Amino acid sequence: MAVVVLFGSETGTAEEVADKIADVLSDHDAEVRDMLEYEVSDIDTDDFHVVICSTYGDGELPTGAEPFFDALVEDAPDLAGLQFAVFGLGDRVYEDTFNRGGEIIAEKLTELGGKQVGTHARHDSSSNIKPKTMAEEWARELIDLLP
Ligand SMILES: Cc1cc2nc3c(=O)[nH]c(=O)nc-3n(C[C@H](O)[C@H](O)[C@H](O)COP(=O)(O)O)c2cc1C
Repeated sequence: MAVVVLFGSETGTAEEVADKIADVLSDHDAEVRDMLEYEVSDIDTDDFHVVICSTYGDGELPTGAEPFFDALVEDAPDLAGLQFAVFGLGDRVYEDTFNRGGEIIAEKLTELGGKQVGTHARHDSSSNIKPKTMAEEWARELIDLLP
């Protein structure tokens, strides 16, 4: 089993988080991939997917996640057997839509048959916790849950 660390971003924070998580999971053959260059057909349900996704607009996906998400909707692949974890990014300033981006992806992967594992992380840009610091701690906890 390999680990795919898949990020969807608007301004690059999710990519930094993905790199940090891949560092922590380096003993697990972790590979960072950008959703902009990841096809639905690239999904191997034997691989563990760590999904990092920010939130934009009014609780929407960032530009970098949209084509992949649209392809998931269009192709509706059977993702039975897929295990994934989600680290979302957002800002509490947006009270009603806080961290919706990661949630939207998690809901879709679950609907298609995937199983979410571990705590759903929700980073808050308004907090004084740095995204990479939170990601490092979260990924360390995730190690124990990897198959
Ligand atoms: C124009 C704009 C709209 C945003 N909308 C939301 C939102 O609706 N909900 C939320 O939780 N965060 C929202 N955010 C916060 C971002 O998701 C957050 O800053 C995140 O860390 C950015 O990650 P990225 O650089 O990977 O895109 C918004 C930020 C901007 C600049």
